[in-house]
Amino acid sequence: MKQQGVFSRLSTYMLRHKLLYSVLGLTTLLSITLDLGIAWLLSAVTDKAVGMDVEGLKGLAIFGVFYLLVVGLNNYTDAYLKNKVSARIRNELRLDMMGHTLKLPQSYFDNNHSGDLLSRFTNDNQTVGEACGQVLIGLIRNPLLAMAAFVYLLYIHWLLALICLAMGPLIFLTGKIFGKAMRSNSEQLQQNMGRTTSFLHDILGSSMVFKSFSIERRLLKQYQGHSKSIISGELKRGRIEGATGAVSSLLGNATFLLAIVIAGSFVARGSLEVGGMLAFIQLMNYLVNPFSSLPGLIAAMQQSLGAAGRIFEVMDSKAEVEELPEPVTGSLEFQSLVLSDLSFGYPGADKLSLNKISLELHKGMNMAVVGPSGGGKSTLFKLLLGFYEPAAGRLLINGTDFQELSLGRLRSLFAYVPQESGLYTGSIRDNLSNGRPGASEQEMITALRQANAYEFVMELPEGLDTDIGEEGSRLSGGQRQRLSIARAILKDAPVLLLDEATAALDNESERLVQQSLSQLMGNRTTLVIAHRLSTVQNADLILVLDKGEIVERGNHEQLLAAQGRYHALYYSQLRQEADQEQGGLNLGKEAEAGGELRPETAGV
Ligand SMILES: Nc1ncnc2c1ncn2[C@@H]1O[C@H](COP(=O)(O)OP(=O)(O)OP(=O)(O)O)[C@@H](O)[C@H]1O
Repeated sequence: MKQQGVFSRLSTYMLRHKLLYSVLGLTTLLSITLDLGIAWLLSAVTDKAVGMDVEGLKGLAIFGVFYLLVVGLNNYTDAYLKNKVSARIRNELRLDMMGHTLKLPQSYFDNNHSGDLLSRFTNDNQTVGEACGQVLIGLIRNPLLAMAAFVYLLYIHWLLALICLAMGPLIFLTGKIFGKAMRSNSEQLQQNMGRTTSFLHDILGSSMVFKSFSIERRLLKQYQGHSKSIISGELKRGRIEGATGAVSSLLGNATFLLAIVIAGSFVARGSLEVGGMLAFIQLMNYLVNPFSSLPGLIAAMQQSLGAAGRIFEVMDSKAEVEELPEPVTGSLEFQSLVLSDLSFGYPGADKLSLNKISLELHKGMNMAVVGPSGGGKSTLFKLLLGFYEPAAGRLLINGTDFQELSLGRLRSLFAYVPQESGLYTGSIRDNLSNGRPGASEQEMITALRQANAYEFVMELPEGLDTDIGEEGSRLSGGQRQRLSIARAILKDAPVLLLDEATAALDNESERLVQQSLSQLMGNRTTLVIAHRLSTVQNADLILVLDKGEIVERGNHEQLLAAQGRYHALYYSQLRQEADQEQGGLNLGKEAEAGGELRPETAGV
C-alpha cells in the first residue's frame, strides 16, 4: 500500500479525536509562544540590568514565576494529551485488527506465521501509536516554531536573521540524507525482529519438544543468529545516529558561532542592544533546531507508516464472513450430509488432497474414516467445517447446498473434538463456556461427568476455577482430551466430528477417554477419524481414504472379508499392538527385576 494511502487511512482514526487534537493544537501554539517568551524575558532582564532598573527587575521576576507555572502546566497537558491520543488510537487499531483477524479464513492462519501476526499486534501497533502523538505534533510544531522564531529574529535584526536562515537548508539536507539511511536500517531491523518473534513463539510454545530432543544448544545457536542480526542492526543505527548528531551539531554550532560573531560586531557598531543579542542567540536555537530534528521526525513518520501498512495489510486480507458470527442457537434439525464428487486442493498445491469424494451420512449414523497418514482425513473435516471451499463437487446438508447456509449455521451443526485438545489459557470454567456460552454450573458438571472428567476436576485445588495454564499445559494429555470432549458435549450439536487422538495416551487414560467418547457418541450422528482400527469395529460405515480418494467402503466385517486395504491395515495394526504389548510385558519384567521401569508407560 502506498504511504499516502496509509496516511489517509490512518487519518480516519485521528479524525475520531478531533477534540483532543484541537486542544493539542492550542498547547502547541502556547508552547511556541512560551519559547519565544523566554527570549523576550532574557532581553528584557538584560536591558533592565544594563539600565540598573531594580524595580523593573522585580516586576520581571514576578512575571518569571508566573511564566514558569504556565510552562509547567502546559508541558503536563501537552505530554498527557499526546499520550492519551496515541493510546486511544492504538487501542482502536488493536480492536479493529482483532475484530478482523477473528474473521479471517483458516487459509490465512495456515499461510501466515502467528509470530508475525503477533508482532503486528504489538511492535507495529506501538510504532503507529507514537506516530499519531509525539511524532505528528513534532512535525507540526517544529516548522511553526522555526517560522515564529524567524519573524521575531527579523524584528530584532533582519540582516542577522537572513544570515542564520541560510544555514537552515544545509542542516535540513544533511538530516535528510542520514534520515534515509536511518529508515532503511529500521525497516531491516523491523523485519529481523518479526523473524525473531516468530522463532521465539515457536520454541517457547513447545518447551517439552526442545527438552525431549535435547536441542537446547542448537536452539541457542539459532537464537544467537537472530540476536546477531538484531544487534548488528542496532549498532548500525547507533553509528547513523552518532554521525547525524555529530554533523548536525557541527553545523548548528558553526551557525551559532557565526551568529555570535556577527551579532557581536553589530553590538560593537551600536546597531544592536546587548539584550537584543541575547534574545537573538536564544531565538537562533529555535530557528536552527527544527531543521536538524525534522529529518528524524520525517523518518519516524515513514517508519510508522510502514508499520501502519503492515497492520492494514491484515485488515485488508479477505475475511470469510462480513460480521463476527453470533453463536447460533437452536441448530438445524439434522437429517443428512451428502458429499458428491467433492474435490479439493490446497491453494498453491499441485495435487488434489481430496479427489471425487462421495459419501452419505444420515441422522443417527456412526461413520468412521480411516487410512494412511496424509490420506486427506483432516482435510475432509476442514471442508465440512467450512474452513475451505471445495474446488468441485457438491456438499449438501439436508439436501440443500451448504453455501446456502451461513458459516455460523453450518458450524453449529458440528461439535468438533480436535486431535490437539485446543484448550485456551484460563480456567476450566472459561474453557467449558466456549462450548456453550452461559452454561450453568450444573450443565458443566453434567458434561464433565459424561466426559469422565468430573473426578479429576474436583480434585484440582480450585475445581472448575483452576487455571489450566497455556493450552492446558498443567493437565495431562488424557485430562486435556476429556475436557475437550466435555466442551463438545456442552455444545450439544447434532453431528459429532471427532479426530481421535487416543494413540498418545496410556492404557488407563485411553480407557477413560474411550468411555467418555462412547457417552458423547451415544445415538448421535458421528463422523470419526480413527487412527486405531480397533475403535471403529461398531461403525455403520467405514471409509478408507488414501491419497485423497475413497479406496474402500463397508462395515468392519465386509471390509475384512474383502481382504483389501482395510484388511491389510487392520492386521498390521494388530501385529504392532501385539508387539508393543509384548514389549510392555518385557519391560514389566525388567521393572520387577530392576524396580525402575513401569509396564503401563510402555502401553500403546
Ligand atoms: N495447509 C495445507 N497446505 C497445503 N497442503 C496441505 C495442508 N494441510 C494438509 N496438506 C496436504 O494435504 C494432504 C492431506 O493431508 P491431511 O492432513 O488431510 O491428511 P490426514 O489423512 O489427516 O493425515 P494424518 O492421519 O497424518 O493426520 C497431505 O498431502 C498434506 O501434505
